[in-house]
Parts: sequence; C-alpha cells; structure tokens
Amino acid sequence: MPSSLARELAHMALAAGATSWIQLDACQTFQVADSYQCYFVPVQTPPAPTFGQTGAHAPGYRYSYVWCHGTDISTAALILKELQVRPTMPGSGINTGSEINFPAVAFYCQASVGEFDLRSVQTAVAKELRISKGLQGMLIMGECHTVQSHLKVSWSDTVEESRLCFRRGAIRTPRIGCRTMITWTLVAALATSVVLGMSSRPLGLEKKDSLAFLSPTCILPISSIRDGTAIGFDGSQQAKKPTSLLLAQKPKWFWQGLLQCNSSDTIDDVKRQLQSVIWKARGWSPKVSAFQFQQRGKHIPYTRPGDRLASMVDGPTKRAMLVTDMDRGDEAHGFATKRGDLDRGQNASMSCLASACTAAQAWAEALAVATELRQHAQALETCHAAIAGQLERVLAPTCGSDLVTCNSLLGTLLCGGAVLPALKLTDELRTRRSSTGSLALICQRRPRFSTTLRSQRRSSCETQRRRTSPSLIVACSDVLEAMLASAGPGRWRFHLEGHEPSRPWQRSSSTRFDSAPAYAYYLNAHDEVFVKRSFCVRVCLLVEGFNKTASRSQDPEDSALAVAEKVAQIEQVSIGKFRDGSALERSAQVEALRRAFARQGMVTLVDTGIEHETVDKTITKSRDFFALPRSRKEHFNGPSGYPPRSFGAITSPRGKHYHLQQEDEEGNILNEWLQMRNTSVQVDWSDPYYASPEGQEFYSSEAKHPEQLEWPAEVPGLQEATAAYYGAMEELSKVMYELFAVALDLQPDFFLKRARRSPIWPVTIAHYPPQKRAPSDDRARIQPHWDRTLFAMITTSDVGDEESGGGLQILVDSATGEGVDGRAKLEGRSVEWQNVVRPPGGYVVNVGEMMSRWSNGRMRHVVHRVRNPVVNHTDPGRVSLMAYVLTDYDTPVECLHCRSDGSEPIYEPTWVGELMNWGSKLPIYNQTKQDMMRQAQGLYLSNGTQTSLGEPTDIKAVEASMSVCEASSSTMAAVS
Ligand SMILES: O=C(O)CCC(=O)C(=O)O
Ligand SMILES: [Fe+2]
Repeated sequence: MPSSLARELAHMALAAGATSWIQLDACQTFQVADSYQCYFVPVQTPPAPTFGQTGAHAPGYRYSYVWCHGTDISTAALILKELQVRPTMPGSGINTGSEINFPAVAFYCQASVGEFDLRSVQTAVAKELRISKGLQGMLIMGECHTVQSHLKVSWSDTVEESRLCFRRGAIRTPRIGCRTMITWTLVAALATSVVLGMSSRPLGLEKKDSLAFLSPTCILPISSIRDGTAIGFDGSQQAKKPTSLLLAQKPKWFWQGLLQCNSSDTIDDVKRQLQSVIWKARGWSPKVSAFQFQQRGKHIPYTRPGDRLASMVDGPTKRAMLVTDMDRGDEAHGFATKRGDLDRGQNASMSCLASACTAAQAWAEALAVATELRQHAQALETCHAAIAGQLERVLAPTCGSDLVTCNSLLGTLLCGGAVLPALKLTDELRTRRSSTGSLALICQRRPRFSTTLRSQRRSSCETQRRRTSPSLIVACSDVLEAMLASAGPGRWRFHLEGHEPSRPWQRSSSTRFDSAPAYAYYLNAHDEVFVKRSFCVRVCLLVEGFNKTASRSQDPEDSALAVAEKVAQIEQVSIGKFRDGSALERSAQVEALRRAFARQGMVTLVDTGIEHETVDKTITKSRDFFALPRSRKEHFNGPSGYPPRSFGAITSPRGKHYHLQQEDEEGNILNEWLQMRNTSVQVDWSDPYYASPEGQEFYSSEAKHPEQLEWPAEVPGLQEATAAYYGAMEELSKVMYELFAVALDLQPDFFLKRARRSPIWPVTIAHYPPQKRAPSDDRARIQPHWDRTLFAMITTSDVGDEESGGGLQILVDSATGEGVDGRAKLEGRSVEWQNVVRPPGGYVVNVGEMMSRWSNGRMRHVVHRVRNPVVNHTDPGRVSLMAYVLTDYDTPVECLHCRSDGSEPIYEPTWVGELMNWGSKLPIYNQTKQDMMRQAQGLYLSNGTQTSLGEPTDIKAVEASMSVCEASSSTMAAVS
C-alpha cells in the first residue's frame, strides 16, 4: 500500500471517531479507467450517523474508499463514472449475488497549493457537479504536491436501498448544500494558498501551524481552537451545540480550560468533546487519565460519567474550570484510539501515520475555517461585486492598460475572517463600518523597481508609471486615495510597506530618505511616497466596521485566560455634552463616568474637541523620532546619576527625555518612551512650593539641566507638535478634573483647586515596535500593572488595527464582568483579559491608585497591560500618547467620604509627592513605605494571577512593618 494512501486512511480514521474503523486487512486493489491503480478499502461503521454524515443512513449502510493516486479532477470523474457502471466491486468480499450499483456519494480532491488555479478548479467543480450529484466538497490542502482523488463509495445490499439512501439525502449534509460547501472549501483553500504561498514568512508562521490567514485577526493556529464545537468530517456542524471550552495546554499534556456548561451535557459528553477538540487541535486522540472540574477553586465531585454537569455547577453563568490530564498514547502513532486497528494494516508505517496527523490537522483546521467563513457569507457576497466595481471605477481612468495587472495584483480581501479574491468598497460597506472590527485589504506583489524614486502622493499615475514597472504601487495608492476620498476623513488608515526577503519589514519617513537611497516605501495620508527597487510591497487598508470573531492568540503556551480576548464593553462619555450640553446630557455623562469607574475602572471619551491634526502630528513626529538610530535616541536619555524617579528624570518643566523602557532577552524592544513636560505656567522660584527641596526635585531649573531642552534636529517640528499636544492635554485635564469631582459628589473645582501650579505630570509617548521574534515568556509590551496617578488619558495609533493583537487589555472578573482593581484578591476567582477598543478619534481614560485612594475604592484602578502583537505583523508599531494627570505634588491624598459616611478607610493617607517621587533621598519621604507601595504595585503574571509577593497595596501590612509611619504623616501635614 502506498504510504500516501496509508496516510489518508489514518487521517480518515481519525476523523471517523472511535466507532468506525477501516479494514486494512480487507484492502483490495484494482485498475480502473485507463489502468489507474485504485485501492478499495472497506470501512466498517455502525448504523448511527458518524463520519460527518449528519443525515441518517439506510440501515446496513456501508461505505468504502476508492483511492486513486495521481489523478486530476477530470480523470477522477472518469473513474467515478466507471465505478458507477461497474456491477460489482472486484474482490470486495461483498455479496455480489445481488444487483449492486455503486452510487458515488462523495468526492473530494486535494490539490497542491503551488498548482492551485482557482479558475480551473472552478471549472472542474462545475463539471463534476454535472457528472456526479454526489460531489460533496473539495479541500485543497497545503502540503500535498499531487492531485489525489478520493471517491467515497457507498452501496447498499439492494438497489432499492441505495436509492433510498439518495432520496433521504444521506449523501449530502442537510444544512450545507453541495455548492455552498464547495464555495466555502474553495475559500478555505484560497486562504491556505495565500498563507502558505505568500505570507507565511511575514507572519512568522510555520507551515505546520497553518491554516492561518493572512490577516492576523483570523489566525487560527492549532493551539487556539477555542471551543469544542465538533465539526463533522464534511464540514457540517453537529446539530447539538456542545459545551464550549476555552483551552490552554499547559504544560504539554495537561489541559485546562474554562467550561461553559449547557444544560444537558454529561461528564462523558464533555470528555468526548475535549478529545475531539484535541485531535483537531493537535492531531492525536488522547486518553483521559484525569478529569476534574473546579469552581471558584473548589473541586466539584462527580460519581457517574452520565451526571449532568450543569446541575453540579453553581451560579447563573454555569462556568467551571476544567482540569485534565491526558495520556498521549503512543507518540509515534500520534494517536491512541486507532492504533490497534491500524496495526492490522502492516504496511501502514509509523512515519506515515505521524504525517497523517499533520494532514488531519490541516484538514480539521481547513474545515474549521470553512465553517467560520460560512458565517461571513453575507459580507462576502456584498464585498465581492462591489470590489470589482470599485476597482474598475478607480483604476480604469487613471491607469489604463495597467488595470489588468493591478486587478490581479490587488490581492486578497479579508473581511472579518472571510477571504475574498478581490477588492471591495461599497456604500453598504461604508454604512456597516460603524460596528466594531475592521476590514483589511491586502495586496501583495514584488514589483520590479529599477530606480529609487520619490514622489508626492498626489503626483499622477502617468509620472509614476514611467518609473516603475509594473505600476502596482501607484495603482494601489490611487485606489487607496480614492477610497480615502470617498470614505471621508479619519475613518481609514492605510499604509504601504516594503519587505526584502532577507530583512524584516522596514519603514521610515520622509526626512530620512532625502539623501540616502530609499529602502522602504511608505505611504500615509499626509506623507510622501518612497520607492526602492526590489522588494515586496504590501498594501494594507484597514476599514473600521467589521465584526471579527476569530482568535488571535499566537502563543500556544499562553493561558486560557489570555486566549479569550473578548472586547471589553466600556462606557463612553462625551466631553462635548458634558461641557456644552443640556443639564440632562451633562448629568448623563457624569452618571456614565461614575458607573464605569465603579464597575470597570475605565471609560472612553469622545467629542473631546482635540483636533485630529494635533494628535496625528504628534504621532507622526514621534514615529520619526523613534525611527532614529538607538544611539542617537539614547543621547536624549535622562541625566546620568540622577536618582531614578517614578516618572523618569524630567527635571525641567519644559524638558523632554528618552527612555528605552523595556527590552527582552531576545533583543526585542518591547517599549520605548519619550516623555515630556511642556507647560505655559512659569515656575516662580520665590514661591516655597517650588523652592523647597522637594519642589526643587520636581522643578529643577532649566539652567541645571540644559540638555533636556535640546531637541533632535533630525526631527524638525517634534518639539512644536508635542508642545501643542501637551497644551491640548492640559485643557482636557481641566474638564476631566471637573467631571471626576462631580462624579464623586465633590465641589466641581475640587481637583482644579489642587492643580494650580505648573503641572508635574508628563505626557509619555510610548512606542511599541513590531516584533520580529516572539518575546520571551511572560513578557508583554507592558506588563500587567495598574497606574499610580490620578488618571491617564490615552490615545493611540492603533484604531482599526486591532488585529496586530498588541493593544491595551484590562483584567476582568469573568463571572461579574467587573474590572479587577489593584486591591482585589484574585484567589479562586476566574478572570480574563479583554481588549479595550478605543473609538476613532477618542480617548481611553483609566484612573490610577491615587484616585482609588481618594475615592476609597469607589473608583477602580483596574489592572491592565499591553499585550504582544503577532510576530512580524506588518503594522508600523503602536504609538500611544499618554497623559498621566496629577495634582500639585503637595496635595494630601486620603479618603474623601469616610468622615461623612462613616466608612472605613481602606488606605492610609499619603500625598502626591510621596506616591510619585520614589527614589528621592529627601528625608521628607519615608522610603520604606514608598518601597512597599512600589513593590505592591502591579504584581501580576501575564495570565492575570497575582504573584506571591503579597497582596497589592496592602497598606495594613505596610503599617504593621513600619514604626515610622507616624513621623511621615506629621511631615505630610506640614507639607500640605
Ligand atoms: O499604551 C497603552 O495603551 C497603555 C500603556 C500603559 O498602561 C502604561 O504605560 O501605563
Ligand atoms: Fe498603565
């Protein structure tokens, strides 16, 4: 038996489940249609529906596989025909006495992705449809290099029965018609080819990890299959909605996951589903050696496998933690359940069985993808026609004969998980943009550029074409520009990027290409275009407004909690309505803010009045700064020898300061910062507030640190842009002070009165570069932590680009949906990370420990992090602009309501300077206390569990360990 057949059989055996088996010992070979060697392999299956057949079969229904290697689709059709007219199957051992016909009931084919040609496949499929009604689907798998045809033949003992079979529709799945299935499997195939053929490298994917889509939103790495939805062999979903399971594998054969119990599942059902998920995810069928359920850290005992889970699990959400231990069985076989059967076929060698696992994985994933894609049918239909129309409209007048080239080059449209073979833009699409998510248009091609050229974005297609051939880029930018124009401002983001095979994605900006040969090509809405010879160009257009459903997990060892990646439902507050609206509108904003901070510790702000341009310019200029060589950036580090301060050493009120904040062992820069304080408020050195020793630390004179006033000449306009941004933040902070005060039932000017001096707070511009290698374990762009300041106002470069995966997340209690704050004890609770999606043009605001202290916990300082992006994601890296607002350094911070409502203060009093000026040697600060506070902060692992270092901000413990607290509070009183 050829090994490829053995491999196929193994894969089928896996798919078939424990109840049917392939009779290798009864395998027969025969020739058909022009001497094609075929193998006849009987399969035993019980009458119950298995093997992906969701319809009931006639009693006694059996089927076999006829396998013909090396055929193409039309040959397969011939074989099929011949089989249909054969009176009996030679040597099959089947009762040949009766009049047997072989109605072919299923047909699928595999083709190499390298040879994949959509049109010929479509033609063949159309032809096959005429030939055989039984054509069931087509799967193009990634790793095979020949076309193989599989004819799944079924027969019954009598013609009558076989007719019955047809009539009952047993051959086709009742829910997906033939055509639909083909469409979807083709789409899946296309996706596979796109991934394997073009973009596995940029995404850093191994072939074996496919099927991953081009868009990281849709990456479905093997490890992230996240629910137990059983997908039949033919891609149909089982009728019963199974218990869903979030799985993480940790360590190798130890699985745990969050289980959502449905009302009827038994322990045994869950076990089976888990096994099915594992084989789909990993390609082996495990034996379960331990299987436990836990709820709130407690073991749920069960005695009978038939016990219903839902009746054992408490609470309305019916969630439990599943902890299980799996025995992998025989590693070489890769699966345990089929081993005995397969051993009977002596020729089925170990190695081909192992590779069968890989094939089975790809198969299962392709089916999973097909299923997923089917859900996007609506979007797909709309997209398809519209894209073509838009392309023609845009390209024809400008690019003339290049239309065809462009058309074929402008590759793949990814639409919330669906992969389309063309571009799209319609009114429909535009109107649908308002929901969450994004749509990405990705075009990829290696153009042959002979010269370095530089041109304005608006320069004509003609000019560009003379210099580039083919004029893909120009055409792309024209398309994009037209799309941009029709979409209106602020809604679309796009960029072009260059890629040389030997080097990672590069990007740069105008200032760096003036003299040096241009290396990369980069286009954004305001910028010039640069082109350099010989590199891949990838155009990425991101449109907000599409639902995304697929998982983005990239780290197989990541926890179940992290895989979840739900979008946090965050309340939105309109600054415009608070400032200028009616009394009703105003109080609605206050209510929303109060509610949001009590529950989640975060709001989003819209209508802030801040000009897009102010933000965009700051982001663009800071990108230019971050693109400078590292040595140059480090020239702008804080003054050496200065005590490490919680905010870095910005000692001059108008100073700025660069800091390479975190780098992992792999050499990834996780984040780097440019911090600044720019203020129009003058420092009056005759005022003791400034002149006191602590005042001097906060406001060292510019004469003392002139280097902080030096700005990089290579980035003209950086200082002006950031100063304008700082000014805008100062204005917005004033409104926020008032909003917070009203929400806390204080006088509206409560915080304003305490923030009269020159601000000590910085605007931090964080840059999170794209990552070329996966950072080491447990490293995130920003580790889980909470902020210490009063509140932070954050805007970022990444709206519409969430598929990079590297955005802000908050820690949420899965049971209650509440944000987990810095004091919460997490033991026994189940928590999850949820993505924070910022509205376009808006801000995210979270409070820090300081506000939580003031409000005695009414406002939560929620634990958050910035997670790692997909490795080699082609975005230019994330930039976030963060204003960490504070009041003056001498403001006491203590419970505001405790005296009036008699509640117990949960924090001891402190003051802003003490909370912020860690590392100072001044005797006014109690260093032990500061150290304890700092130590307590942010002690979370990436999966959201607390570390063993102690309960966060456990001030009672701090007090107990200190005898000097008294002294420090009397000093504090003196300061205030
Ligand atoms: O970049 C962001 O979105 C937030 C980063 C953050 O939480 C921090 O630096 O404190
Ligand atoms: Fe933070």
